[in-house]
Amino acid sequence: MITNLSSQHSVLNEWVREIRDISVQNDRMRFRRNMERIGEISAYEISKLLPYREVTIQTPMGEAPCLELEAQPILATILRAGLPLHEGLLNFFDRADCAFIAAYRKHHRDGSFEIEQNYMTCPDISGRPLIIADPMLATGSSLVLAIETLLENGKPSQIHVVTAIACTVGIEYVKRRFPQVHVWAGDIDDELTAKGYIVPGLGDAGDLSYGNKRQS
Ligand SMILES: O=P(O)(O)OC[C@H]1O[C@H](OP(=O)(O)OP(=O)(O)O)[C@H](O)[C@@H]1O
Ligand SMILES: O=c1cc[nH]c(=O)[nH]1
Ligand SMILES: [Mg+2]
Repeated sequence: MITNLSSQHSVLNEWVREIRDISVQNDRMRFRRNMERIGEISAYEISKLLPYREVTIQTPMGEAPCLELEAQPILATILRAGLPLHEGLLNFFDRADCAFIAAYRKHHRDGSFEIEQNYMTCPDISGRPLIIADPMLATGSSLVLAIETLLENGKPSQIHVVTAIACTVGIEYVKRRFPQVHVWAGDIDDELTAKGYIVPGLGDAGDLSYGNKRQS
């Protein structure tokens, strides 16, 4: 399942426009906050698909029938660009447990790159919804490797991937490897450069959130 959150008219379109806009991107705090807001809206949409149980709670005036989540989700994030999106998801799923993965593109002299994954911390995800945040789904290599590693920690009840901008090629790659994954995208673009950047995309989400890095 793929949901393009921009296909409906909502205030989310404003935030997607701003994170893409070169004349707004120099405001790093706004960039991160817009990512966070996309995470918040995604959390709300995903929450409609999670299972709930009926409970009765005591108010000061009596008893009220309420719903509570059957299981708290696991929120997993790919560092570093995923952090603001993760924060947004955590604002809404405030009792979730979290997993972190460090991955980056290791560039070779010929211009090619491979994904280097060198850190992971994850709770037991058996029977719980797994929600993975990464703002850019380009080739899909980082995400596929991340999901493979996360699944070593148990079988989740559902898998959701939250991205700000996804590329059709990357979505197809993820769907081929993990057909059960539900991809939520702030917007979807069709083009990918030879260096693996999404066009029109927004540039480098990690650098826009946290500053340029030395090339590895
Ligand atoms: O789909 P892919 O082709 O794998 O590309 C997407 C990955 O690239 C970006 O991370 P990057 O490697 O730039 O690291 P960063 O978060 O430190 O900027 C992005 O946050 C994804 O993790
Ligand atoms: O377009 C892209 C592709 C990968 N990572 C980014 O930050 N942007
Ligand atoms: Mg980056």
